[in-house]
Amino acid sequence: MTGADVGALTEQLRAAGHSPILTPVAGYAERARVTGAAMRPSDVQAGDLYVAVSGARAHGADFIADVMARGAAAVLTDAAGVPKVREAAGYRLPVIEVAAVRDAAGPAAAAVYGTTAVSDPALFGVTGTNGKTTTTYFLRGLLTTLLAAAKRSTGLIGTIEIAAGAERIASEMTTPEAVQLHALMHRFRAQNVAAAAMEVSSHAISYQRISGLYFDVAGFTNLTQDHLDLHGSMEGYFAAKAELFRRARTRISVITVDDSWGHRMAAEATGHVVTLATAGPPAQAHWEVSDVVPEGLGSAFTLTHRESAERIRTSTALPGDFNVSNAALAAVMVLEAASDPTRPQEFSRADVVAALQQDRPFHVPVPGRMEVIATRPAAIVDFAHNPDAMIRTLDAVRRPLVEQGRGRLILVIGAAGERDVTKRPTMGAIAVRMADHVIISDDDPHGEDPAEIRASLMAGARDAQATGGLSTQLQEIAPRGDAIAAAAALAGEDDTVLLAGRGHEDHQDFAGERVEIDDRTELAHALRAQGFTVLQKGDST
Ligand SMILES: CC(=O)N[C@H]1[C@@H](OP(=O)(O)OP(=O)(O)OC[C@H]2O[C@@H](n3ccc(=O)[nH]c3=O)[C@H](O)[C@@H]2O)O[C@H](CO)[C@@H](O)[C@@H]1O[C@H](C)C(=O)N[C@@H](C)C(=O)N[C@H](CCC(=O)O)C(=O)O
Ligand SMILES: Nc1ncnc2c1ncn2[C@@H]1O[C@H](COP(=O)(O)OP(=O)(O)OP(=O)(O)O)[C@@H](O)[C@H]1O
Repeated sequence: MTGADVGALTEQLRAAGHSPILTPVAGYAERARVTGAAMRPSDVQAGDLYVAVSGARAHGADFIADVMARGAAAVLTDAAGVPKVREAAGYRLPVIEVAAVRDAAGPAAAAVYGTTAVSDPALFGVTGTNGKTTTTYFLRGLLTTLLAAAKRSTGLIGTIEIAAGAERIASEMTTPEAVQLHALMHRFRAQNVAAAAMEVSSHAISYQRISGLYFDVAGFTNLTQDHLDLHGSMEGYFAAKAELFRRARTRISVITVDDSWGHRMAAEATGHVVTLATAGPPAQAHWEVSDVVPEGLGSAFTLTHRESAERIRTSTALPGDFNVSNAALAAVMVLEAASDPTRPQEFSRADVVAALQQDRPFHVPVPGRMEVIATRPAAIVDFAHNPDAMIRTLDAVRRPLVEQGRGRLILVIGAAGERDVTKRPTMGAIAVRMADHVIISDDDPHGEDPAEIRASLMAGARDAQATGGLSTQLQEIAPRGDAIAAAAALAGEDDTVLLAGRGHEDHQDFAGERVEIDDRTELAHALRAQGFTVLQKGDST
């Protein structure tokens, strides 16, 4: 049963330090009951608290007529929103006014949906520039194995999908708004979900989407250039991520310390902090990865606990050393959760060790992440869309070519519009430095001119070619389907084709116009047209 009286909700916000003003002040307003909460007008259902924020595009209170028609029971908004509500609704609708609506939205939704400080389900959050989606899929793989015996389910919240056990819910953001997150926690409980893995984007932290949520364990993957349009600088980006690793929000922080940002994150995190070294310069970490050897397309590796010298051997089916890092992070997060005596989980530490060693929990497919479409030529679809991910992905796919001493790397790459423009020339430069044949094409231009985005990538690529004296073949081909067909036509059996940047996505957005295209089906089709054999879904894992 969800819900709260508006008066009680107001008191809870007061107790949380928000100085709310409830109008009208007397009579039915306090007794009015809200049974849900929504921030997007189209999500409002009868009885909901409508949370009206002031944003870059609009004020949520501009949509009050629609919200009333949908049966909203009360509104949470700021001083700018109150007159808009009054104009449309007079005094018929109770309004709670606060100074910072986004800050208050989480606690308000928590009260409505019954979220408590000891999270139910147990919550595993992952942040970092790259690896969030993959790590949450690995976490779900492991948690699902561990909870099967107790007949409990797992939850997942992230870029590709939201899942409550077997139920799938479409995902529109990496991390949804607070009202939806608290509603999801409630839904998870109703669906017998005992533990959930969740991606936490830096946007979510900056926009207070995780307010009112408490994490059993939060994991940090890495920090490299992206999203500078929002954060302004790497310092600002770091500061946003660091908010997750505070005692008040997270019980256990597991920080990958493969670079200096990781070390700094570990030093600044408060509460119980556990470090993990997976690569890079030797680090004195609590957990370390060693003995990485190829296993199928992926890798087997050993996790060693420095203090106890406990060694756990496990593996991942996904190619690339960075997927060893992602798998190790998922493993340590669950091992540490199982070792916390103050917060019992439904599985023991011994269960986790056994699952890691015997049940191959990191052999789950992750849609569009190093997804192998064919083996001769090797054809891979990946989501790398920033400089560091490109370097690591290109490094991983070119290694077998170097070892064989033959074959070329053919890359198709673009960049999304209305996102960090500074990374584009860098991405173009990386492409020509690391691939043999580069085709620059479109990603999601959103509202930008796609030709200008391609020009920015081409400029970086040409500069790098000129300064590096590189012989890389460089082409600009749009639309993306033509670029993919050209890449397949160029490929010989010993070559590797990598489509980077779009992963699982099934359509492009050109100024609001939706163009259906899925790199995986497009590449399979283009390869077949050239007479090559492609894998059936699931063959690669
Ligand atoms: C920069 C950013 O994250 N902005 C988000 C933020 O916008 P905002 O505060 O400026 O609000 P706004 O868009 O003006 O809307 C204000 C209110 O009016 C309503 N509105 C607004 C416009 C409209 O036409 N109709 C309408 O009803 C909105 O529902 C909202 O209630 O709040 C809005 C409401 O939830 C989000 O839609 C919006 O996401 C934008 C569109 C977005 O693209 N965000 C991306 C970048 C994002 O968050 N990405 C990260 C992942 C990043 C990554 O790792 O790659 C994510 O977690 O998804
Ligand atoms: N640990 C890692 N370090 C660097 N690059 C990685 C790592 N893990 C994955 N990548 C690269 O980044 C891409 C995106 O991976 P993934 O979707 O797991 O990350 P993400 O953080 O969820 O990204 P986004 O928030 O943009 O969806 C992968 O396709 C791969 O190229």
